[in-house]
Amino acid sequence: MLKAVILIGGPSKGTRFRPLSLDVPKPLFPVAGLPVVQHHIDACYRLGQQRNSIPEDDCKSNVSKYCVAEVLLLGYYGDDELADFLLTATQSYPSLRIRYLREPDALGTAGGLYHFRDTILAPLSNNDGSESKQVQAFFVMNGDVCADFPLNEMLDMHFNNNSPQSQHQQKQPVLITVMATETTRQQSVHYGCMVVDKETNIIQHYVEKPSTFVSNTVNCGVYLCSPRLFDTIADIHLEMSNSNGNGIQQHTSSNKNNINQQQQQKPTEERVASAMVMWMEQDVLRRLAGESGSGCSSGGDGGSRIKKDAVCGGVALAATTRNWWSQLKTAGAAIYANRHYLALRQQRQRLLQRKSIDLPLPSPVKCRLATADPNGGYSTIGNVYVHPSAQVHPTALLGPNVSVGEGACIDQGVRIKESIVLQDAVIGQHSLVMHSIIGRRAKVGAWCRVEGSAACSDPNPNVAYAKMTPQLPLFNALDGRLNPSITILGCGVNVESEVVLLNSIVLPYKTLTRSYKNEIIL
Ligand SMILES: Nc1nc2c(ncn2[C@@H]2O[C@H](COP(=O)(O)OP(=O)(O)O[C@H]3O[C@H](CO)[C@@H](O)[C@H](O)[C@@H]3O)[C@@H](O)[C@H]2O)c(=O)[nH]1
Repeated sequence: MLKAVILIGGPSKGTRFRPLSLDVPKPLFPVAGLPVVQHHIDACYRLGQQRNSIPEDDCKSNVSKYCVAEVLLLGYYGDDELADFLLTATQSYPSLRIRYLREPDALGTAGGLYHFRDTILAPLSNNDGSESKQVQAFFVMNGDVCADFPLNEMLDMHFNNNSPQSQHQQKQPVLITVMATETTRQQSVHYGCMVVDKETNIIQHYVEKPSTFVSNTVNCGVYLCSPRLFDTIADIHLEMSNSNGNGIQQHTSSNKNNINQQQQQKPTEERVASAMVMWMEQDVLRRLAGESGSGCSSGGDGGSRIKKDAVCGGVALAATTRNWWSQLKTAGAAIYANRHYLALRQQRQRLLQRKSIDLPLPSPVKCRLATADPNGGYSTIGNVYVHPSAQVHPTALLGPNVSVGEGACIDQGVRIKESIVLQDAVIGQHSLVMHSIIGRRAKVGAWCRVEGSAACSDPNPNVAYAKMTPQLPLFNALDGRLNPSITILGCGVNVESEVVLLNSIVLPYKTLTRSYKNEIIL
């Protein structure tokens, strides 16, 4: 049985995503018609369906070898902020158990995992009440990445690690398999960089966001972890506790198990007190890198707070993919992800049709792509998603790469391309919307032009396999204006008729009565 943990962070995260993250938590921002993290859940759901062709209802009870049975969202948002989403997701994927684990505070990308280790490793009960199998492995996925997740490939590498190792090296268990991709030298320094042995796929060296070039193989923020990884994290926790001088006794390998047991037996309140900020990248991966029997070298980035002198008991592998992958840090990146998720869905639908496979899909995944209606409905170009409750006038033309959210209203003669129109937004007659995101309940009057550019600081939607390119400053130093970017209308913005809005960001609830170019309207 597998589980998946999605790291969704909390309200202090997602600042570059403003103003879109002001009224909806970034992990729930809709891309190609689904909240960002639902694409992760969808990938986990499909894994079970594809690998084992298990009927949807049997997935949990069968506890098949590679079936994800539970998805845990891990973050520090208030419970209320996720309640509606959890309800909808649970209804959409009845075979998956989906829960939210709230960290007492921001514990970092590994601190929260360690804090909730018992829950993550807990077996699930079968429908008949009997305990199911143990957790064989669990995925950890950064909630702010978008991708054609290669979960099958990661499983194959993790469990069938048959790659040859050098004569001097003993085969060691795989503790973690990291999804990796190739970038340019320039891009690489914005990510976790890994030096990987091409024969064995073992990560030999790891540096998080290095100041100079290390490698163009980068960490995609998606991991497949063995339960034993928690032993390594326990070591790190202990070392950090010691170096913080909080009185926990010095760790030796002989007392490691005792300490783990003591930690497990502690009442919840005490464990909350011992919760500690730890990072998967700087603390865990960096320590594991080089654990291929050649000993742990000290590395050169100087950024880790942990010495790499302990035996980690296993190796870290890199599963390098050529699949599409990108981060969702800025609003511009949402336009890019929208394009790729729409294309991916189209590709999957075609494949299923060709193979005449009737895969049981959860309700929101069905019937998502709009097509031109020959009986006088609206026209589309390329991939377009329109929520069934949205109203689109028959004379409107949408696409390519457009998503229209629930209850949105698109009036006659409207043209929209490369854009996301959110829930209950209204686009008035004969207006043009291009490279833009129209916020929830925003209103664009008649004969308006709302246009952004496929900016150079965001992944260019026209470039395949584009990653985040180095950021341009928000403002041009010469004239103080906003550098070209997509146009964003915040929630409840009202644009009066005949206004032209170019490369601008409008904060929520503003009313625009005149035209703007390259400005942030506060
Ligand atoms: N639960 C929880 N989640 C967190 C916390 N801090 C961050 N996260 C979540 O963890 C993910 C990554 O966190 P960032 O701190 O934003 O890291 P990053 O700059 O995106 O870099 C990471 O991802 C890159 C790939 O996208 C990697 O290349 C890089 O090495 C690193 O893993 C995000 O989804 C974020 O919401 C925390 O305290 N608690």
